[in-house]
Amino acid sequence: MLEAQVSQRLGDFTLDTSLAVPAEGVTALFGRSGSGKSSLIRLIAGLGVPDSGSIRLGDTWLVDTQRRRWVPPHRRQLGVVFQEARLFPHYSVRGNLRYGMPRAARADFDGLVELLGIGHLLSRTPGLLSGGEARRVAIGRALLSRPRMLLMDEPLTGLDGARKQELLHYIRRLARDTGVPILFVSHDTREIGALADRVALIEEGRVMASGPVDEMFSRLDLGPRTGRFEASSLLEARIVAHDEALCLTRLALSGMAEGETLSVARLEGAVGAVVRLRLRARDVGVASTRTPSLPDVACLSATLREIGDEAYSPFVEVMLDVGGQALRARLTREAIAQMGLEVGQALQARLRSVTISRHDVIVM
Ligand SMILES: Nc1ncnc2c1ncn2[C@@H]1O[C@H](COP(=O)(O)OP(=O)(O)OP(=O)(O)O)[C@@H](O)[C@H]1O
Repeated sequence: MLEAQVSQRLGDFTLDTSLAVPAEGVTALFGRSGSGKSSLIRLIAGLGVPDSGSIRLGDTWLVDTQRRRWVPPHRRQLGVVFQEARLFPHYSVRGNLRYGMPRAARADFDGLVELLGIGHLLSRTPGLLSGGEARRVAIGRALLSRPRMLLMDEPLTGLDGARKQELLHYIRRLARDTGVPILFVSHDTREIGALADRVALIEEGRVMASGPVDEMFSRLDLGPRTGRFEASSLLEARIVAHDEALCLTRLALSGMAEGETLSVARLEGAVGAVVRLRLRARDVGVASTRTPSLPDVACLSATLREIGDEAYSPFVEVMLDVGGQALRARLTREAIAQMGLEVGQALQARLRSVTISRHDVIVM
C-alpha cells in the first residue's frame, strides 16, 4: 500500500490531497488537464518536494516533512515511466534494459523481454524504435530495477490507435503476470476502462473520490464533475462461442435470457473467458415492454435504479441494474416522461452490436 498525504503550492495552483494505492493491481489517477495528476506523481516519484506532508510505501517512509525525511528518487524502489521513453540513445536496447539492473534481476530478464515482446529489438538503438516499442523498453527497464510499484504518467499518449491497443495489452499482461502494482495517470476513460482495477479521481488538486473501477463508472454524481466519466459503464461478460464464418464472438451477460447472446467482432479469447465490456450510455436503449431480440440487438432484463438530475439539458442519465451489474443509459427527458419511468420499474435494456467496437472489449 502506498499512502500519500501531501500539499504543495505551484504558482497559483495548490495540490492538497491524500491518495491511497493498494499493493496489487492497477490503479488509475484520473482527472482533467491541469487537475494535478502529474504534480502528484512527481511527488511520489521524488521529482519534487511537498511543502508539507508524508508519503509511505508499505512501512517505508519516503517523505515526512515534519521529521525532515526525504528519500531521493533512486532509493525509492519505484519504477517510473513517462510519456517520452527517456532511453539512453547511444546504448542498445539490451544496454538500456541492463542499465542499473541489480544482480538479483538477471533471472527476470528473459521472461520480461518475452512478456513485453521486445526480444527482436535487443540489439537496436532507441533511435530505430517506434514510439510503442520505445515505451515497452522503458517499462522493461523500470521493471528490471525490481520496483515495489510502477508509476506511469500517461503511458499511452501520442501513440496511434493500433499501438495504443498493443501497449494496453502488454500493460495488462504485466499487471497480471508480474504482480507489481501499477499506478498510472490518464485522462482517458477508455484507457481506464481497459486497464484499471481502481480509480482515484482528482479535481483541482484534490482526490475527491476513489474506488473500484466499475463502481466509479456507475456513480452518476461524478459525471458532471469529470466531464468524460459520465459516458459509459463497465460490464463483465463471458465468451460463449465464436462464429468464424461471420467473424463474430457471442457473449453472455447477466440479465440475459437463457440462450441469448450479444454478438461482437471476433475476439482473441477462449470460450469461457471473462471479458470487460465498455458500453457508452448513449448506445444503450431502454424499452418498457419486452420484445423479442433481433440478431444484432441483445436484450437484457433490467431494473431502473436511479434517474439522474441534469437541469437545463434535454438528456438525462439513468442507472439500470442488469443481473447485479450497473448499466448506464442516456435518455431524453421527453422519453422518461412519456414512458413514465420510475425508480424500481422493470425494463428491458437493448444493446446494438454495431455500437460496440473491438476496442471496447477487453479479454481479462
Ligand atoms: N512548477 C510549476 N509552477 C507553476 N505552476 C505549475 C508548476 N507545475 C504545475 N503547475 C500548475 O499546476 C497545475 C497542475 O498541473 P499538472 O501538470 O499536475 O496537471 P495534470 O493534471 O497532470 O495536467 P495534464 O493532464 O494536462 O498533464 C497546472 O495548472 C499547472 O500549470
